[in-house]
Amino acid sequence: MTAVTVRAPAKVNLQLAVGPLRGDGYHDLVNVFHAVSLVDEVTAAPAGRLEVTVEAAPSARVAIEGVPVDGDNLAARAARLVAARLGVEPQVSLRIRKAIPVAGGMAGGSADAAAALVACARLWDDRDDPLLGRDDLLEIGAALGSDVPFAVLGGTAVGLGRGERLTPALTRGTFHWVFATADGGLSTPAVYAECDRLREEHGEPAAMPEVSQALMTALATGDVKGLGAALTNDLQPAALRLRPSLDRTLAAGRDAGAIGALVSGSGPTCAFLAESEGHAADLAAALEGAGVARSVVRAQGPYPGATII
Ligand SMILES: C[C@](O)(CO)[C@H](O)COP(=O)(O)OP(=O)(O)OC[C@H]1O[C@@H](n2ccc(N)nc2=O)[C@H](O)[C@@H]1O
Ligand SMILES: Nc1ncnc2c1ncn2[C@@H]1O[C@H](COP(=O)(O)OP(=O)(O)OP(=O)(O)O)[C@@H](O)[C@H]1O
Repeated sequence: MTAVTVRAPAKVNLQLAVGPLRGDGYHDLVNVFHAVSLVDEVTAAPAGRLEVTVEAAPSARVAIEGVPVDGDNLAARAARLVAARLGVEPQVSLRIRKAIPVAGGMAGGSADAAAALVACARLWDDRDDPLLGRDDLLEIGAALGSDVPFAVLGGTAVGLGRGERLTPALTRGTFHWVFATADGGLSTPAVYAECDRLREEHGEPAAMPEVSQALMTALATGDVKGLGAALTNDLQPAALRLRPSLDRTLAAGRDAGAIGALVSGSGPTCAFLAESEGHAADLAAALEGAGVARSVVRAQGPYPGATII
């Protein structure tokens, strides 16, 4: 095997309901993940040692500064875990082409980790019945980060626990999205901590979250308006507190007729749901014109998880 290239998707959280802080520092969640056609690519090739290179995909305006190019990169950590499970040396060159914003709330690092899991598993074991199956990769992914298993699975799925216990959700048709990226990222732990602080400040203790049935029905029936009305993100107030300018971005999308508007995960990327492909083009043009984003990107969901190309 000379080289394996894998594509893995960004996500938007359709419902992100944050429960109480657990003893291990994580929050129990109801996390409805939705993969979209904004993808990173990881190419794994044999090398004398573990090497990482990171570049922005030609079509994307991704700021890649701050992405580690050493063993700390999530893709490199994924490669080491796969190597350990297969009993081989992690001697691989990982070339990462990023189109997913960095620290943007769209799980870009998790996508790269998922892509590296799939790529290295194939590079080092290309038998028809490989030692590591999809369930093994989901399990290894959970050790790397709460969002990684979903980037392996893709589609639309309900995540419980810290988001790693996944059940695929029934969906119908394609949904059209517009994403407004921001200058500078937000730290995921900082946004969760701010969410806890705001709840304490307002005397609102966290309840155990429940899956939104309105959301599940809208997904199963392909009801765009129902989906727009059911979108929720408990981290949004915290992201807005840390990045007040996002209020203007969300308002610009709503004013331009978005069916739904919310912060994606821990932010600062904002996600807008459109009624159709044409509506998404209009919405993207309006957001570009409003000057409220670093870049404006269109994508469709659901999209497959990490896939060899
Ligand atoms: C915000 C989301 O992207 C929504 O999908 C995820 O919950 C975050 O997933 P992730 O980036 O893979 O996060 P991890 O690497 O697992 O955790 C980073 C940090 O986020 C916080 N964290 C994460 C997941 C979770 N259920 N509760 C948390 O409080 C913790 O402070 C943790 O130390
Ligand atoms: N392959 C990678 N791509 C991007 N960031 C990485 C990668 N590996 C490690 N990191 C580190 O992880 C941090 C968060 O990156 P990432 O792009 O995954 O954030 P995010 O999209 O907000 O994550 P999430 O939505 O899962 O909370 C980066 O600032 C960087 O330091």
